[in-house]
Amino acid sequence: MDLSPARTRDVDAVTVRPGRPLAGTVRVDGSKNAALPLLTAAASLGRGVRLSGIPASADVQRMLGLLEQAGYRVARPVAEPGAVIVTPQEHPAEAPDLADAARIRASYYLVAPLLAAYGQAALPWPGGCRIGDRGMELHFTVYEAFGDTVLLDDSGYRVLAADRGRGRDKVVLTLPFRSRGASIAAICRAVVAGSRLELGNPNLSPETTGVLAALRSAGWTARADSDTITLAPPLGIPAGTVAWAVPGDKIEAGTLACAIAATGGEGRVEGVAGSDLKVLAGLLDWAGIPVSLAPDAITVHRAHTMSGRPLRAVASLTPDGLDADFEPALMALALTLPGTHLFADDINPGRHGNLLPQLARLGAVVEELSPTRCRLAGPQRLNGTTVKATDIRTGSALLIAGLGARGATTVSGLDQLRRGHADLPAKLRALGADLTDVPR
Ligand SMILES: CC(=O)N[C@H]1[C@@H](OP(=O)(O)OP(=O)(O)OC[C@H]2O[C@@H](n3ccc(=O)[nH]c3=O)[C@H](O)[C@@H]2O)O[C@H](CO)[C@@H](O)[C@@H]1O
Ligand SMILES: C=C(OP(=O)(O)O)C(=O)O
Repeated sequence: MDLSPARTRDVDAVTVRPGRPLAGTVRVDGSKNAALPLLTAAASLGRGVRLSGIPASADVQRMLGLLEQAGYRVARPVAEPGAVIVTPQEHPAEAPDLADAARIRASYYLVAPLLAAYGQAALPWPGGCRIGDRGMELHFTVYEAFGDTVLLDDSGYRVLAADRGRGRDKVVLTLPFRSRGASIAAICRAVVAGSRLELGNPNLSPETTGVLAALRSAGWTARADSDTITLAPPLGIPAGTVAWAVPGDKIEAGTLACAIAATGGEGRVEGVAGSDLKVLAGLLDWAGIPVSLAPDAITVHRAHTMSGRPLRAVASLTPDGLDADFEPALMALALTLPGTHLFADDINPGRHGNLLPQLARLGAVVEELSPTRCRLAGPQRLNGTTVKATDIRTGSALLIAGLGARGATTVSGLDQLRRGHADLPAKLRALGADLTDVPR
């Protein structure tokens, strides 16, 4: 079953026209990047887990289909939209069809559930946003630390586990850099093995610590400090249903906050943990945009003076760093703010190569200091034209840019945007944006 809103599937492009400053209150959906690891962590547990807040974004819906192929039953209670119950199937398909795994980056999270169901995982190279040469070698180091064998070929990779995934009692491993994917891969692999894990130099983004918190509710002992994640299995299997909630999408909330600010508006974005937006809010504040954070919301207030300081948005994997996925929306916002603003994403080296040519089509002048660093002087007056969402965040940044451009900006390639957001245009409309669907 496809949970994506039927109305949006027939729409490939949206036309944005400038209008009044955005205002009002809007609620975000569950986070794609949090839902994907929570779903696969749930499958790795080997018992029924109920998850709520599953977003209708395409990548998450694809993951549900992949889990069904990979040996798990995914029940969707009709009375609770956005809820699923993931349980191991008694008789998993002999030859699972995992072709869709090539369409999403996070298909790498399926290794642990596949090892639990089959004792081996054979997957195509992952897809997702084309924002650079996105490696996997750290994941393989993780599996090898658990004693698994990893085989690679042109079309994909295989991970073979002895003893159906169980094995080492304790695995100690230090990552060379704080990869989110590899950190969560290690956590889920330990869950399948029922082993203790000591993971040095881990990723500590909310997506990772969210998986740890979820496992704690299933009886695991999980601790994280800036140097290490430690994990230990429950002494017995805790009774009762395990129920997890997917957190509200911090990137969707940050994108909407940037959109409100870019139009000089005032609005509240609800359903997101304010603590997930601390770094973004700090940057907005620095740039002269008053924001306040609540436990479950961010509010953007109207700036009374244009006395902000230049933005310096540097994507980072360090615990208090800026999540790379906020950067494109900040860049679109910076085009409306006075000062010379600097941007860097060394994590996703192809991101600027996607976004900058599209911004240039709108007349933006951005100086490329290197393929991953650029600076721009604002405010700039853009002129609407046709542009393309070549990845999720390029799509959302272009919608923001279109809100301030003269005339009509038509953003095509909405399938990319919908990989990460069920319906971002609807949320902008709820804040008063003038967006018109362009049918296929
Ligand atoms: C599904 C998901 O959550 N995707 C996010 C995840 O992607 P991604 O899976 O790329 O994130 P990681 O934190 O694991 O990787 C960070 C960087 O290291 C590279 N790398 C990673 C592992 C490896 O074995 N070898 C290697 O070279 C990646 O290609 C990437 O360039 O983090 C990115 C950076 O915060 C975000 O933009 C993505 O939205
Ligand atoms: C890069 C992203 O997604 P993925 O890693 O799934 O391609 C993103 O969410 O911006």
